[in-house]
Amino acid sequence: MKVMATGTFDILHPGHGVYLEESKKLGGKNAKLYVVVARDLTVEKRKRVPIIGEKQRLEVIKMLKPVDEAYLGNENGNFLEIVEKIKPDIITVGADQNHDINKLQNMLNNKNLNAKVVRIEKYRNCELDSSCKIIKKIQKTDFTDKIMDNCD
Ligand SMILES: Cc1cc2nc3c(=O)[nH]c(=O)nc-3n(C[C@H](O)[C@H](O)[C@H](O)COP(=O)(O)O)c2cc1C
Ligand SMILES: Nc1ncnc2c1ncn2[C@@H]1O[C@H](COP(=O)(O)OP(=O)(O)OP(=O)(O)O)[C@@H](O)[C@H]1O
Repeated sequence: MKVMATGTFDILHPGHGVYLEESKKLGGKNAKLYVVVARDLTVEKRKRVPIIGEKQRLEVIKMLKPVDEAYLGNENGNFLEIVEKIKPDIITVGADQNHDINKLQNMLNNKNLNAKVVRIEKYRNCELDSSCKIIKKIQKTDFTDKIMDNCD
């Protein structure tokens, strides 16, 4: 079964791994996991400026164990084009992802796309369980008396 997962994946943390692993599990024994990485423009419109650019975010996602294939999405706001290309059986939406799953399911049905939209409920709680928390921690850190000699 083909499972499609989506997200920004800006600064990676264990929550991203949990989401990708849980997504793949839904596809059963012969599951293939396809990941759509959000474009810089989309991220800027929907939440904030990404720290890591889209090409580098894609490169890292492709290296992760559960991931079989990964693509950058479209920049034009048409989220269904990439679904038409991948033709997934399942599309997963993460625990804290801001997508209305009923609305998304209706849009897919109206286009005769057969993917089933499933919310991944599992959320990994830890000190730095979102990219925003990592960014905020860096912003707050006083590096003045820290040895930074080996950081170029
Ligand atoms: C079915 C589906 C298709 C998507 N297709 C694209 C796309 O083509 N291009 C893109 O930039 N983002 C796409 N996204 C959105 C992003 O992957 C991401 O969800 C959005 O930028 C919000 O960021 P976040 O999920 O990391 O919070 C898609 C999301 C879904 C659920
Ligand atoms: N701690 C977490 N546990 C489980 N899933 C998570 C966790 N954090 C993010 N995800 C999921 O991973 C996918 C990609 O998330 P995203 O790149 O938006 O990460 P984020 O850390 O939430 O980013 P930001 O802090 O910038 O909003 C989404 O489906 C999201 O729901």
